Amino acid sequence: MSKAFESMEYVIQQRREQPMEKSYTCYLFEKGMDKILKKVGEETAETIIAAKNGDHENLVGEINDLLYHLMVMMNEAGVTLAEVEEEMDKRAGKIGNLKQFHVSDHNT
Ligand SMILES: N=c1c2ncn([C@@H]3O[C@H](COP(=O)(O)OP(=O)(O)OP(=O)(O)O)[C@@H](O)[C@H]3O)c2ncn1[C@@H]1O[C@H](COP(=O)(O)O)[C@@H](O)[C@H]1O
Repeated sequence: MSKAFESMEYVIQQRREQPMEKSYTCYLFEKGMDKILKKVGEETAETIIAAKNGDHENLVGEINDLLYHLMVMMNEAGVTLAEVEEEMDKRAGKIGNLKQFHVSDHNT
């Protein structure tokens, strides 16, 4: 995983272990999983809209917001980047993953 993801994982874990005043991550942990998931949903919708609107700079910002909230959710759920990377490595070993393609699926 890239260093940026690893440092974010580290900072998020630090916030869990050593709560800090004015930390947005601590605020999310205090509110709990429902609030975290609500933010993941909101940031997902904002990312979709930014992609649809073709605003590249805004899209990069929204993707950052989404990845951050996703990583807070992973921490709350006990999922590590190492586990995600292991799964990615397994998939990277496969080729030709496209399942049977039907003409009727073309627009779905
Ligand atoms: N990457 C982020 C990051 N991306 C987005 N955000 C925050 O996510 C929030 C999302 O914005 P919104 O306007 O949707 O939310 P809001 O209305 O302010 O909040 P809600 O009341 O809806 O929860 C903003 O407050 C952003 O500041 C982030 N907050 C923190 N980080 C990282 O986490 C680290 C630790 O941050 P703290 O925990 O605040 O010290 C930082 O150094 C960053 O690396």
